[in-house]
Amino acid sequence: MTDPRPHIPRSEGSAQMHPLAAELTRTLGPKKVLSSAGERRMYSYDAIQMGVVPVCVVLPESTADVVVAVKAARAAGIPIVGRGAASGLSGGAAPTQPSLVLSFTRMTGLSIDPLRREAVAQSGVITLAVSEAAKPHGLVYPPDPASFRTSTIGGNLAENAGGPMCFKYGVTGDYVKGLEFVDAEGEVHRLTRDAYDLAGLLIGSEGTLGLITEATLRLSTPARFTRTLMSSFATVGDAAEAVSVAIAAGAVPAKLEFMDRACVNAIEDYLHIGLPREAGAVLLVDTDGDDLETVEEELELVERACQSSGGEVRRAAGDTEAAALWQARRSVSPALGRIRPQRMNEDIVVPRSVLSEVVREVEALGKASGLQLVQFGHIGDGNLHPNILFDPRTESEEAVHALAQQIASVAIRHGGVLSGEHGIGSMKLPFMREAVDPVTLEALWDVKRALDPQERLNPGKVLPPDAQGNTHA
Ligand SMILES: O=C(O)CC[C@@H](O)C(=O)O
Ligand SMILES: [Zn+2]
Repeated sequence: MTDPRPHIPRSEGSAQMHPLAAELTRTLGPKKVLSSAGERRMYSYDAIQMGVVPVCVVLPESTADVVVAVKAARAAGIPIVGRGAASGLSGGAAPTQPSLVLSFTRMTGLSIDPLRREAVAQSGVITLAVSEAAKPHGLVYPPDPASFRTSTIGGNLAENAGGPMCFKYGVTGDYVKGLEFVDAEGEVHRLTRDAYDLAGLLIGSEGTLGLITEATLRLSTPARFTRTLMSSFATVGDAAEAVSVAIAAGAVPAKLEFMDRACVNAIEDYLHIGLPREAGAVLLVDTDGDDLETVEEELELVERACQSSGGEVRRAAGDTEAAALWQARRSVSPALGRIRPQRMNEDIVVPRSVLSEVVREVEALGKASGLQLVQFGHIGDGNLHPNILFDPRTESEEAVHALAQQIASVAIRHGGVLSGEHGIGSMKLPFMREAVDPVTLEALWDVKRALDPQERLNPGKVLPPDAQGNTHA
């Protein structure tokens, strides 16, 4: 089998200053433009994928700076790639062509309006900073991607990031009341969620339809009480079964996370906090609410569901233990990074009715491949992150991509989709033709053409080229 990944040429980029960099240095000033080869190389990858070194990097400090940069790139015929903290996991921020990269990390304006219960955040605001700013007003911003200490609101909107809270509280897009974006022509738009909900279209569009510069985010009141449990199971299927039983019985946990044995052991090797190494899989659950009795009743409901699937349940003794368990869950990515030099991760979403079949099938595929496979994810939402860990010096990348393809096919066959929160980027492009029917794909290309006819915004992402390898620009 040939390697199905899109070919991204490895290029160090020219050492000379590109004319676009020279022009933007003149118009925006040298402090906002990075043009040396070393600096540019730092902006050629995201957390998982190497891309092409950009011709120039701009660090805009305002929407007006974005407009200047977009208009200059447009006139020069150079593609534009937006970037937040680059903690993404699908190659979304890694350019596929020599591009202008706009890194939003200096656009950190943030204000809270307690009366409207909303935050207005520029794209470069760190996700956790929104909740921290909301806290003194008794408010909270629930979306909690694992990387929330480093990821940015702009990146979260571009990927429609979720996190452990997604089952009960929803994902980023559920909290967006409006947004500002700069289109491919350099025009500024301010959108609300009515009319054709163009804001909804921009959310999760991975920088391919416009560059989001600011968002108005809905805040909510934090629950007064939270209870946490961990349950260990003999097999991944048993753990998934317990999830279905709990939800069918009416439980709506605030967090409902799944980790298989390899995942638990990776965290344990990293943090040494006493996770059950022998378990085939583990569920980590929070129930929350404003009435303690109801919160505890819901925890009991989940506990019974776990026990009915053979789970051994341990309740967190208090806030400190609960915080340690959740810190452990947040540490999955760095823990996996210590095992093998590379990983290929997936972000499939499957209907809850097939969870146990899917985790069993994925596990069997991993075993048959001889590669190291780890499963974890936001199982309450049906969103799973199978990760293939490998060493390209000793293991075949073709085998890795064959396994990734098989896992994607399992999700599709069970009525699922390729991405819950990481986006398609360039990494999942090879699976798009199987996941999306040709008529729908053509409709998606129509949308892309309408907003970006020259295909200048983050080219080579989300939509696969046609069978002849042509894009639709
Ligand atoms: O590293 C991954 O595959 C997933 C990262 C993140 O989405 C998580 O849920 O921890
Ligand atoms: Zn996740």
